[in-house]
Amino acid sequence: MACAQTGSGKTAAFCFPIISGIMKNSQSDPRPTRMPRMSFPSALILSPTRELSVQIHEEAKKFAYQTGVRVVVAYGGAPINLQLRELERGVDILVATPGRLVDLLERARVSLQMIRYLALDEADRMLDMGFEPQIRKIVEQMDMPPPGLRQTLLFSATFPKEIQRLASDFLSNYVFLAVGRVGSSTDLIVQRVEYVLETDKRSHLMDLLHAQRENGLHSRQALTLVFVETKKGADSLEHWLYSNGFPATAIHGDRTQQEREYALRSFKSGKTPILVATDVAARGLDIPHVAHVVNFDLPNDIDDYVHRIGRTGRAGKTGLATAFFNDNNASLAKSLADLMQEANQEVPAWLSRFATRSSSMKNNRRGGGSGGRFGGRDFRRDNSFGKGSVDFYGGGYINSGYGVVGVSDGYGGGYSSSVNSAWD
Ligand SMILES: Nc1ncnc2c1ncn2[C@@H]1O[C@H](COP(=O)(O)OP(=O)(O)OP(=O)(O)O)[C@@H](O)[C@H]1O
Repeated sequence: MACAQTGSGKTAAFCFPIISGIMKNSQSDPRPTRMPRMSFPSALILSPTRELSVQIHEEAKKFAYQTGVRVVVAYGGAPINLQLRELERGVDILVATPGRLVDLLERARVSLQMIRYLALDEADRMLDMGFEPQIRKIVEQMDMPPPGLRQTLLFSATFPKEIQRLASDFLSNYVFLAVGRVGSSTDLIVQRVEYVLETDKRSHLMDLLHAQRENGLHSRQALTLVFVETKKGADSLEHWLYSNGFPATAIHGDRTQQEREYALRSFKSGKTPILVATDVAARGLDIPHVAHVVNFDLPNDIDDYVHRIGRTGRAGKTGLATAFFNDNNASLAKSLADLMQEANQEVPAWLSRFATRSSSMKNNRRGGGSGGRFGGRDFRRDNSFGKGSVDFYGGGYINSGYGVVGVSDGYGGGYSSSVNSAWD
């Protein structure tokens, strides 16, 4: 189970060992030949959104270049026939969203009996999105080898305790590895919080965009991602921006997959340098040149905030995140102020006052809020879980130094300072 900050390169961290493992064992794992139309991948990578699956597929293909390891993607909202054809041509690593994979399993077009590696990317989000029944079906009720015979990897920038408990069903004797504090944001992102009344949000956004334009920060080299709470809100803000001279596009779950992919392409290319999005775009998406993330509507959960702002400040680059805060977000004040302080950001005095006022109320953060700071550790360290038996540590964990994992300052500064013990 591995936790590292957004944009730090988790995709490569789980892809390379999988590709390497498959290359080493390619001779020793002959595929059953009786069922020619059924595919037998050796590795399965599950991710919560279609766009993220597409991105992981593209990355994994690059990493597997000229290795002979074949990577195929399967996700909902796209024609299944094309995906079936790709699968029939052979697959070593299958990247999939849970719903489409269940479909393929039920059609008996994919068998999991040869799986040696199972990676769950953004595992907590998949469970949040209600994929737990599908994931349990895939992992526990089909023909996948049990933990011990397969290697299971869970990756995210946040790991609420509840998810750790559930995930432990899929893992045996596991290593919990954290780079930096679990759930923290990178200090490469400058975070700003502004008090903006609901009725003033649009004009405030307009001011920001005008200022950006005047500073030359409105181009294909400086994209702006604006998060809103609802799909309707996304449509409406997109139209409003467009009619006010700011080329924008939108992505949310009510758009067809074709529209979603078109919007993403148009944004990435800078044709529409503003993307209005719901949380469907909050996780994992690696879009170069996102210079500014605006939380037009703040999420209810601080983990979601961490992932959203993490669309900027990636791979050692810096970024800016602006949040519009008002009384409706009071329940987030404490965790937001704590998170900002943790990332060495300036916390406005008014936000600290909000935080003090709301700290006596129940914190909204999953994982017990004020209990473990940022839910920030391996839950097996928590004596309140089970008997707190020492056996929970039997599998070993990497608890300091990171000499073992060789975390290096690969981005020319910026990361080494955040490499701490997971238990601090
Ligand atoms: N060692 C490296 N050197 C330079 N760039 C890297 C390295 N590893 C990864 N990257 C780049 O960093 C970017 C972020 O990587 P990736 O998308 O895997 O982040 P992540 O940790 O999965 O983030 P998130 O939590 O948002 O999903 C990608 O563009 C990737 O190509």
